[in-house]
Amino acid sequence: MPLLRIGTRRSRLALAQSGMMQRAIGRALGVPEADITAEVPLVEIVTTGDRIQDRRLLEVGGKALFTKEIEAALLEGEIDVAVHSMKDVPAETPDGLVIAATPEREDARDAFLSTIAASFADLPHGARLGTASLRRQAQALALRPDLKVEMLRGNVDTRIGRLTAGDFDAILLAVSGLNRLGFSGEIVERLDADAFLPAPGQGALALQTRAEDVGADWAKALNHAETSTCVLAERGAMRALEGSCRTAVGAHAVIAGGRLVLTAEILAPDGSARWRRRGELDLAAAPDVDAFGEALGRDVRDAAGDQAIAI
Ligand SMILES: NCc1[nH]cc(CCC(=O)O)c1CC(=O)O
Repeated sequence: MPLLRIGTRRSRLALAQSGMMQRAIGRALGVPEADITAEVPLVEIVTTGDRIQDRRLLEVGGKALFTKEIEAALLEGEIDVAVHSMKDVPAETPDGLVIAATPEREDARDAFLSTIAASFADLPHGARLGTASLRRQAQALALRPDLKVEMLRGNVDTRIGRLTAGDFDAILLAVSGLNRLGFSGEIVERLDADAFLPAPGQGALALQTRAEDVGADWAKALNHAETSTCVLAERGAMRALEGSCRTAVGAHAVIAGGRLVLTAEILAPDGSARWRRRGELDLAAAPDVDAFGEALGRDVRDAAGDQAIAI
């Protein structure tokens, strides 16, 4: 019987991420390197989101399509920990499950990849930009309304393949995913996190367990306090902002000098309007970071009013 079974999606990115965590958890449990694959095995799980290729169905189903089956396997006891991209974990997780650890975040920024331009600003008038993200679409159009944004779905390899094949002049992807897959060399520009405010949790991983495992030593060893605090604030904002899947939402926090700075925004999908708030929180007094994030998210939502939600 293995010590701990790790559930993962089967995409190359998911396997790269869960492989990293498999080694880290194995070490934290004191398992010799040679025994890690036996003692801390990966269990591959196909999610509905992986099966459905139709974007419209994904929008109806929402984000849980990528996590539902994995969460069920945790609750059933078929696996003991799930490795998710934090960005893909819905605001509300099922009763009985917790995010036991948030490892140190990779680069949270978006990456610009192009076969024709040396930077996003250098794209020629009317260039074709591929992305599946409403947030990236809106942020790109806010700066460059002339661009033709087209839907680009599929895993990271597929998307880079479509750029190389000439289907697009440029595409946007997360820097973190490209780094983890060994594709850093494909990145033409790391986009400014202010203009391209990242998605809540982007670049971070979530180690999800059953609630009773929340204090496990391995989980404490893998948790990164600053990342965990930032992500808590971002996801608090996300909870308040998730009015509709037709809205573009960004939320990003950083910690400097003992203060957390959280920026959250909602955009019209065509980039023509943008509502943004920034708030600061002194961490010395052990504040409720989640509530702070939610309050900032509510401020953004109130500023946008019916306009953003109705789109
Ligand atoms: N929904 C796709 C997705 N979910 C997580 C990542 C990787 C980025 C991350 O670790 O946050 C990606 C790909 C992308 O946005 O380019």
